[in-house]
Amino acid sequence: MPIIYQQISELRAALQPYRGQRNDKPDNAQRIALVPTMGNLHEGHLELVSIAKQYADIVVVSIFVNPTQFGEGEDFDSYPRTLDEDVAKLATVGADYVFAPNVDEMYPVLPPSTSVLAGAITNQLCGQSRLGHFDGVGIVVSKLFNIVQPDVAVFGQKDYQQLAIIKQLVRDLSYPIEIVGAPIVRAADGLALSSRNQYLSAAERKTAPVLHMELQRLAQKLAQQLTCNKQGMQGFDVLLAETHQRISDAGFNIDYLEIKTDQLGTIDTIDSSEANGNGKSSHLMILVAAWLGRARLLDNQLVTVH
Ligand SMILES: Nc1ncnc2c1ncn2[C@@H]1O[C@H](COP(=O)(O)OP(=O)(O)OP(=O)(O)O)[C@@H](O)[C@H]1O
Ligand SMILES: CC(C)(CO)[C@@H](O)C(=O)[O-]
Ligand code: BAL
Repeated sequence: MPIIYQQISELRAALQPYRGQRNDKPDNAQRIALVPTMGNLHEGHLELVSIAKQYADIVVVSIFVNPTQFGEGEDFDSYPRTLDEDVAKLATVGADYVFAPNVDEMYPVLPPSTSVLAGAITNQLCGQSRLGHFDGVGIVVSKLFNIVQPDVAVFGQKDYQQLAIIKQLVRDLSYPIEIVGAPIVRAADGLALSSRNQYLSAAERKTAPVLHMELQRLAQKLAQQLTCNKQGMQGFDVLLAETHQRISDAGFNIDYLEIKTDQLGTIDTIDSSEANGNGKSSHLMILVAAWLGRARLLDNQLVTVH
């Protein structure tokens, strides 16, 4: 079973022996991976741990429902907290340590007076519909990086914008941490696994895979257009509007549905030869957030040009 720590000082003391004389890179220094989560773990999270184990000797999983990334009226209070079950699941994939602090331990003063702004990339997509969300993610992830001081940290591509922001944060603040993005783990019917899927009623759960199906359909159409039509991105708006309608007709309330570059730039800043990767691979990403009942679902799909 993984060892659980709730205190920062205890976790730091437990990890210290693995670090060795890091600067001299002796043979006995062991690599540490961090997998940050908010708990209520599912197969998607466990896959992050399995990937982390490929990159490091010691895997620390943090479980913390971070108040600073929730907006007013969001589900901070009702977010599922299932620590015992989470720890049992983590034992099956060989996680070594669980860091499960309470709010006071992480935030002696709340709200914290320091903010780690992530720039223009935060003001779009989820950042536009959840104001302040990425400020909260930025501060908590910075704190976790400082507490654990991992060599590598693994984040899921389901939260694609979050992954892009963390990569930027690490670059901008010179954290000596390798950031690994893990592919989306899906249910058999294509729905991206997410703790919030449990907010779906039985009928909504049947509808939910439509999101992934529609993104795949749109990606195929965009790829066809890029392959056949030298006009490149002309007509993308029509395809996007059609997909928007189809998703809405299925019962979703769309927060955003956008086509971006894979770096989350606007697509009018790249030309069509870049968009189809000069015949190699596409640089386009479709991103969606949509409400189905009480659940806000995220998904994304890379546009692959064959
Ligand atoms: N289906 C998935 N595939 C890959 N990574 C995932 C998946 N679901 C979550 N993750 C990743 O797990 C990490 C922790 O996410 P979190 O604990 O918020 O889980 P979640 O299921 O996304 O929850 P929520 O429903 O609140 O969004 C993040 O890096 C996230 O991208
Ligand atoms: C990275 C994270 C654990 C920070 O609270 C959270 O945003 C999440 O679960 O994706
Ligand atoms: N995985 C996303 C965390 C959040 O929705 O706050």
